Amino acid sequence: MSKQLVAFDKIGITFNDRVLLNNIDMAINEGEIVTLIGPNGSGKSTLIRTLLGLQEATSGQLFRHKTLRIGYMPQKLHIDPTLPLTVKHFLALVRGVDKAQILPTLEKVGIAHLLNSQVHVLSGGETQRVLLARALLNKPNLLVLDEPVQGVDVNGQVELYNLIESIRNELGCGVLMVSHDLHLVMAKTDTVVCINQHVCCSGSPQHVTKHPEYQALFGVPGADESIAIYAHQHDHVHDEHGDVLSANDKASNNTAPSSHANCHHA
Ligand SMILES: Nc1ncnc2c1ncn2[C@@H]1O[C@H](COP(=O)(O)OP(=O)(O)OP(=O)(O)O)[C@@H](O)[C@H]1O
Repeated sequence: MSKQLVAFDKIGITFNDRVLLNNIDMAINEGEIVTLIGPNGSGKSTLIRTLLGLQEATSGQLFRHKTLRIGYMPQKLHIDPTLPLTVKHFLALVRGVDKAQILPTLEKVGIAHLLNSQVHVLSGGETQRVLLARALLNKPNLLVLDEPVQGVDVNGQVELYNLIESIRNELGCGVLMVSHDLHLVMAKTDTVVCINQHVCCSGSPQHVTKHPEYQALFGVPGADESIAIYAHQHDHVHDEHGDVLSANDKASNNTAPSSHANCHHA
């Protein structure tokens, strides 16, 4: 049985009386790809920051396996554009990096030819691959990828998702990916977790995308079926604390929350 790398146990985060995360239960196993989706402001980055140890939970527990080693790929590369910096030198800045691994790692992500290129001239897809290489140089058993296909065209997105899958297959690592509310997830994603402060729903994307009503509404997966469009329809609204409002609440504009058991999704 594969090792559980991370487990969120009823994790909650409240900031100045505002609930950012509420009762989050979620786990990631070695070899598993978990995709986190949710609308803007739903708490995806907050959840990632909690996992990275940058944000403290105010309730619940976060279990990290003692062998956990995270390779983190941020949303964007933040470097002063006036600073001359080659890909090689950028990757050499990784703490404790084995410099002999830089070229093989660039080969793994398909951009060995960019070793001596300036990071500022790279395309969106190339930049994402450099960031992925940087995450891999940390020798992770869990890759945490925050919107890895951001700024990449659709064909490039398919290639990147395929690359992430092949890296998972080769290394046997776990992968936690954040996707934006476009609901693009890989067909090979094992588990999709949709959050909106709380966990709205989770399960395999294949199950969701094969549903006839789903296909009637949102179409069949495109681009050689390596990716699937996962659409999540809320039939409810949330108050400012992230709690679900019942129909009566909405009608009367009463903001008292109803139970999350009433949280249904099409
Ligand atoms: N340290 C903080 N203090 C106060 N509010 C915060 C803090 N961090 C995040 N928030 C708020 O929490 C909410 C969730 O933010 P978060 O960045 O986690 O959402 P997200 O799902 O990643 O959004 P997006 O899809 O737009 O990137 C936002 O409304 C944000 O303003």
